[in-house]
Amino acid sequence: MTDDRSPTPADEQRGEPTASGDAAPTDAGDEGADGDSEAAAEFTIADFHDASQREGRPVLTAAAVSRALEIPHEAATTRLEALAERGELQRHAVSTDPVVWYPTELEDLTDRERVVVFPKRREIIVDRPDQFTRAQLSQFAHLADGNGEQGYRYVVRPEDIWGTPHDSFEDLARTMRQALGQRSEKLEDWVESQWDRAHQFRLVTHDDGYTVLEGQSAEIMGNVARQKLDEEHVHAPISETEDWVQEGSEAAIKRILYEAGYPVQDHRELESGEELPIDLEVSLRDYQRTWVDRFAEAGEGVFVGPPGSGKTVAAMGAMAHVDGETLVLVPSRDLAQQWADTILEYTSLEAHQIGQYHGGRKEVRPVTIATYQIAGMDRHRSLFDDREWGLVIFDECQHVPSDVYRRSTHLQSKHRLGLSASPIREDDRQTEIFTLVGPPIGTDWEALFDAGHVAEPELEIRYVPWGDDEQANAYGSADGREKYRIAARNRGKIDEVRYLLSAHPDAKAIVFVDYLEQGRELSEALEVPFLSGETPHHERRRLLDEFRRDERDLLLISRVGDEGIDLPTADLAIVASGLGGSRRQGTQRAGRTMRPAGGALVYVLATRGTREEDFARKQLQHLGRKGMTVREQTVERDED
Ligand SMILES: Nc1ncnc2c1ncn2[C@@H]1O[C@H](COP(=O)(O)OP(=O)(O)OP(=O)(O)O)[C@@H](O)[C@H]1O
Repeated sequence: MTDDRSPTPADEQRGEPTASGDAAPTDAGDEGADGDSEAAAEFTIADFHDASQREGRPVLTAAAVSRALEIPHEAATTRLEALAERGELQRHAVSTDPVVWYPTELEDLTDRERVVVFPKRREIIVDRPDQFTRAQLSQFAHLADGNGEQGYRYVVRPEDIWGTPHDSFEDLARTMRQALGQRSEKLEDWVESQWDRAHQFRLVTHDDGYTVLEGQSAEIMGNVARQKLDEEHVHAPISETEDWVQEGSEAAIKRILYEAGYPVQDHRELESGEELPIDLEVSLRDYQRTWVDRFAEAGEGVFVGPPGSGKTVAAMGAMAHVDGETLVLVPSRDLAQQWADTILEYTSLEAHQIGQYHGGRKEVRPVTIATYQIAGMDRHRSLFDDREWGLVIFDECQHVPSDVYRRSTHLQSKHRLGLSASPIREDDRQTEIFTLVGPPIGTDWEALFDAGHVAEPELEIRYVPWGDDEQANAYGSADGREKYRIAARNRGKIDEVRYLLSAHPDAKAIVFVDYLEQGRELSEALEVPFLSGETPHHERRRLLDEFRRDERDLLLISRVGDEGIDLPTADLAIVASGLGGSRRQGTQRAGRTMRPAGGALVYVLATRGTREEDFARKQLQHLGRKGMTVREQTVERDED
């Protein structure tokens, strides 16, 4: 990575970039065929690299450069010659063939990634980042857009800095320089200010056992903590920089200071609960090991990764680290059973040590799996205190209901682990998750796809015409929510589902619907059972088991199927409705197909010319930002 470049016009439009690595394309425009010498002088090795990147080869002819950079052939030749004169290019002439050109610096032949930093907007655009760069970037920035022609767009938010795994700002700065290939002073200054904010306060355990809130200085203590907190949270001050914390108000303190922009470092000695030796009987993947190490260091955190990436298995690693009695909270009964099975399969624990606590069973054992629903009920609150839990796991923690949140704030003295496939919420749950459970511990999704642990699905939005005029007219005269309902239940989608299923005759498919009526219509048309909230438990289980055992290749499922049910290795998902849903729902649904089997396809159906189109785009944009490819296709009425 060598050359200094001046900003291109595109850069100027975007802001004030600083560039590292090789140059971005210059405006190799279409001036006259004779290509003046000034233009030739401005032509740099970076332009040659661009051409070779576009052509997909390192060795180019003048014709190829002319094609790739859209300049006349003669101009290409002049420029190549000028570069060769400057010693940056070598030429090789083979008697009858055209001259070929290649860079003098052979290292430059390797695939280059370009990193452009926009410090003011705290954005980083990376062209073709490799896994290492992505892993480095994900430690202090998040991928905001992985789809555009502009390359990968990363944004650095305060929360990204607050949650970095580094021990010191110097370590973080080193990671940044490695990722960016240079030092961006402006960005580093801002990051340092955020780093400082996140290290102003910490909770520690006093020798006498109680919790103390420590501020970095008397000023910050006086100006922030003592302004925001009152006697409900802290007793009298111990010193200018220390307050004695009221037992049980740790979560509230963390939340208040987080909202004030000062996340609290939690350095208390956590309880490990009643001892329970747990050995892992599976070897963790590298990234799972990193998750567990980071959890072990902090005693808290949220594993964030796409469905199927191995969060549950990694959680067994966290259990083995704590070696204490564990309470697992899950969103549904099906998931409780799945957890029990996974624990048996992957750890040394035996069936009699594992209990389930929900509508069906009430067992409190050394490892107890309870549903959020029960955990939120007053009459079951003893669940939290019945045993000396050393670790509390919140599965699908973006769903911790508010009553469970309130009830479990006093669990702050235990180790806490959250699991989540989609931490982003339309509302502000991030703060709650961060303060109740802990900071996110994650891996760049694309790195997981690349490593082959999770298969990347292909996503396609299909714009489907109305099945009949009656519905189209009804849509025209309806308003508000009714419009969504009518568009969602467009009967044209039945034909489209049929068409897609017939186009993938060997695929195991799941069709999602949001409206029971539509589910029933599809069920009748496709002659498959419809799995909804009304389906009895044993029947649900039977259908899912048959699907799992390959005795059934099609499932039609309502919103109930989005979460809490493990639908393994579907290779085709069709979302027939449900676009009013959140990004989280989009992630979940696409996620159902992201099992290690590979080759998954997701189709989202939206009625043409209706608001569903926008919803589909918005919902899937989120997945696009995660680095997946989203295609769009307009369906003609006579397509099938
Ligand atoms: N270290 C490992 N070794 C072998 N198999 C693993 C490992 N980690 C995960 N798996 C397998 O990968 C699959 C997905 O793992 P897991 O259920 O932990 O993912 P998850 O992220 O919790 O998924 P979901 O979000 O859908 O609950 C499982 O079949 C599991 O057995």
